[in-house]
Amino acid sequence: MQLADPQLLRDKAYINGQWCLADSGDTTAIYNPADASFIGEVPQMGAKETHHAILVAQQAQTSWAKQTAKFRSEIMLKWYALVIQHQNDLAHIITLEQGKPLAESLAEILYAASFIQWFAEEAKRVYGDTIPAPQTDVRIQVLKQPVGVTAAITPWNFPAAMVTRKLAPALAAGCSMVLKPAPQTPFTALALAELAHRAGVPPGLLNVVTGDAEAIGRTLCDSPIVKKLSFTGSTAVGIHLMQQCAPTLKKLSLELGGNAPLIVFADANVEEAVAGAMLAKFRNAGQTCICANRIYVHEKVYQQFITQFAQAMAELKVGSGFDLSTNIGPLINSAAKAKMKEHLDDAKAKGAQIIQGGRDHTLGGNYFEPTLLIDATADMLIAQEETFAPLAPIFKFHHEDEVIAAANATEFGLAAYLYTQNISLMTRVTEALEYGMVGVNTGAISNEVAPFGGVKSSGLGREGSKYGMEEYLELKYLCIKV
Ligand SMILES: NC(=O)C1=CN([C@@H]2O[C@H](COP(=O)(O)OP(=O)(O)OC[C@H]3O[C@@H](n4cnc5c(N)ncnc54)[C@H](OP(=O)(O)O)[C@@H]3O)[C@@H](O)[C@H]2O)C=CC1
Ligand SMILES: O=C(O)CCCC(=O)O
Repeated sequence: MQLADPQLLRDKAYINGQWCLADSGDTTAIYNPADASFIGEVPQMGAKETHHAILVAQQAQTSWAKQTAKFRSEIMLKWYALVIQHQNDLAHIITLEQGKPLAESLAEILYAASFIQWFAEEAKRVYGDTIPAPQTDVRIQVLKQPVGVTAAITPWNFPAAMVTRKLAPALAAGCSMVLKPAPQTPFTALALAELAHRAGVPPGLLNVVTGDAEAIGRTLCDSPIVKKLSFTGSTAVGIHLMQQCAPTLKKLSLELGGNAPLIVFADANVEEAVAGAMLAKFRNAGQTCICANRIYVHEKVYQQFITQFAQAMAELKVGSGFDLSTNIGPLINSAAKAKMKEHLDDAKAKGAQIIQGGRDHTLGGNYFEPTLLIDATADMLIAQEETFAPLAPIFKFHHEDEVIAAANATEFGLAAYLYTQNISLMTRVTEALEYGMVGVNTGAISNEVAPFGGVKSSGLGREGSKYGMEEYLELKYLCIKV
């Protein structure tokens, strides 16, 4: 792959403004999920290098926090401009290491950049408060101050956007960060660090440590210097990290697993519901925590929806993300493919019918055919767990109460979607759904200005929006006797 700017493909970690090897010299090889070809190597770092990164982050944070918000904002806007300028190279790096189609990688870069721009603007609007006091001789003020040194552990499914959704509010608020990117997709994070460096982000403020997840994660969690951890990934790892953070009482943001229901009511515009379901199901080959995992369709429009959904699915082209006609790339690894097969086999054994797909793709490797199942039921694994793959199960329902109960019958509570033209029904159902985000007559809900996050086992805290900034700020109350 030829990048316009080959310097963006960095193969060292980034600590204190320098590109570093692991102390041991050990490296990990990174492979392309589409064809298992070798991309490059990154340092296999551990506790020692992470501890060093925390110390330099502490030093850098002190001076960064003392700068004006305008100063921080201007550096961030330079970084934003560089990301936009290099969007094609960055998108190529995502497709190379993550597999998603190039158009989706480009969309992710613009989405990632939007967090940098948004939080650069928000930096200047971190207002405190003045509260009328209960006594005449007292004045009450509330300051908002940066939490200090922060840490982030990011996943492979959005290797750019999950970095900037955490890093941009941290920098804007006056915090520093030690970031551990997913082992499958370190090169995107390193390229973003290269551009931050060029934009003038001071040494030590952003550190990218690649390597041993358990050792790096434990060091970040155990450190009393690190005041906040933000993690996106599975619920199991989120709980583990929360336990590790308990002794140092860190602030936490956890964006964890989902099991999104998409409900199509009898009065829905079926054509629009099909388009929304295609988007919500097949973005990133189904590897998104807000992907529609369960599609509930009212009996009156069940057949019509299935016919139109199958027609839309027949248009999907599976292949390399670099082929511009591809809509569905490979899954991230063989474990992801094995999980899809397990869910499919379980559903078939329990009575679901395959309408489309259902087989290994002829391309082999990590590719699988986008699959449509009907007659799905609540006892199937696909109803209970996040499949994280291009498997669309359709459940038939008859009544509003029944579908609300089914949609909520999961430990997860991240995103839900519904299609109806009836405003009263929409109001009742959105209020009853136990989810952090609800899309109404749309399958696309993600943007930088809205609070992204979940309830129940889907996590804690919100990212993006003005609420995302609060996660990197502490309140300090001043009681002034006059
Ligand atoms: N909410 C979301 O966006 C995501 C949800 N998932 C869900 O999780 C499932 C499994 O995917 P997977 O990638 O294994 O997700 P994980 O939650 O296992 O991994 C996510 C990140 O956490 C790291 N990690 C794992 N263990 C630790 C630890 N003890 N300390 C610190 N960091 C750790 C991983 O590194 P390493 O790989 O080196 O262990 C990776 O960078 C998916 O099928 C999906 O259901 C996955 C990714 C994103
Ligand atoms: O947690 C994820 O799966 C990444 C976020 C996707 C999005 O922001 O739409």
